[in-house]
Amino acid sequence: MTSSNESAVDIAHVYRGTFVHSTDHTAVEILEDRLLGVDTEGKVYSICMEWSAYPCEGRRLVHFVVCSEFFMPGMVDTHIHASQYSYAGTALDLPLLQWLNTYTFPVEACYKDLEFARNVYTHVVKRTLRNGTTTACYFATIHTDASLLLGQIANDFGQRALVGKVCMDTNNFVPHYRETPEESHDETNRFISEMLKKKYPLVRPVVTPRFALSCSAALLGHLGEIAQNNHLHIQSHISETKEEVKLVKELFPDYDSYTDVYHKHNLLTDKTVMAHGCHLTDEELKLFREKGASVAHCPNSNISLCSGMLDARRVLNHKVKLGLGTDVAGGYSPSMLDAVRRTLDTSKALTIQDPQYQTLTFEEVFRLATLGGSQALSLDEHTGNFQVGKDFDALRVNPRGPKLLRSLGVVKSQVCSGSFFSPSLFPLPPSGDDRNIAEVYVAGKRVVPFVERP
Ligand SMILES: Nc1nc2[nH]cnc2c(=O)[nH]1
Repeated sequence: MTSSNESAVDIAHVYRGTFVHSTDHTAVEILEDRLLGVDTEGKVYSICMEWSAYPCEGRRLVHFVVCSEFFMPGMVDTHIHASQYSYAGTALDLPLLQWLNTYTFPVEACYKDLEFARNVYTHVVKRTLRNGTTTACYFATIHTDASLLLGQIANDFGQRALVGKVCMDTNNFVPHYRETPEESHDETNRFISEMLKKKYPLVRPVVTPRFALSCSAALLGHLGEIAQNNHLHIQSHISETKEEVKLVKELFPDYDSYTDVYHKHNLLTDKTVMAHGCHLTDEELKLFREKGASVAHCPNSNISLCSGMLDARRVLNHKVKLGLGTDVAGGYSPSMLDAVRRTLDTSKALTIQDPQYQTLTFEEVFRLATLGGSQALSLDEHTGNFQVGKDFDALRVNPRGPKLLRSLGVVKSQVCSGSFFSPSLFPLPPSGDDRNIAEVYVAGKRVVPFVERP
């Protein structure tokens, strides 16, 4: 039995059921038939096997829930463009840079219109929550007010989020969608101070240079300084395609590598998450490890745009923090279950190329989607698994959803038949979907099913 005795807050809920999560030592730990208490601050208070051993210690217990299904931690999307949700599915016929010029920049420019922004951002927050994304690291657009609105919507729906106002002062193809370095600097400061003033419990700003091809050295320098002065998270893209790597080399000839461009501008820290990284060299990964920066693996997008195949095993072998991202709309699915499947696909494709390749296991990918993601975003103090003291970010999974047994997928030498569900079955449905996610909790609060607001 484990419990936190530090605070004297009451126990809001005790859930009885099976809890499946990752720890630092085990990719998947299955805790069968346990009692998990959540205190009134939304934190896991205790996990134990028997009621008689439950450490109430004079605390009031408000609600007891018996669950025949199982709980897993909420999933962490380490890279998603909220502003690209409306055209997911377009990234199938063009390579990255042409796709950005054709679809992305013209549509992102529309977020000047706050009603347009409100509509899309409401849809994306609801859709990702319903699909089990309890934490999302969002790119918005260059528009400060619309980016603030995204923060407000995530807060209103109870999603944990990092929200970034995009910064870019270079755009030769769609020149009306860019800022001057001064505007970008001033608006980033305004965005951060307005976001921090709101005191949202679960939503924070993240400094967001789009990528080195869209930012002058002057702007990168400003942003590095802002992040450093405010101890903020940083997100960007890196080494997604070979063409991009080549252009960065031409634009920044005096730097050792693409990673060095960010590093020399103080943008590579232990709160940095860089999306893609398909073509990072070993030297660059060493620098990531040294600085504590992380990679967001976005396999759907990498394949859809034909950008490359990230060798996730190599990243893990370098002991670089790794999470998964949907990268909507480079990736066509906002579901983290899809990111799990695509991660397995990429790893298997690498194995087809080289039979000696050490394919990622399903259990490892489960960890990347949950605890790995929270570590990649440096939020693992608060979320990622059911460790006592962390926030209760959880999915109640109903494996008997509409797709029922077919959706169960990986079965660990157990049988599932009729109405009987063995909790020893490996639980995350590789071909399941949001219909298998019965409830979603963030920081102890049930956020799905949605409560309709007046
Ligand atoms: N996939 C993807 N890569 C980028 N690199 C710079 N901007 C983007 C973007 O919006 N999507």
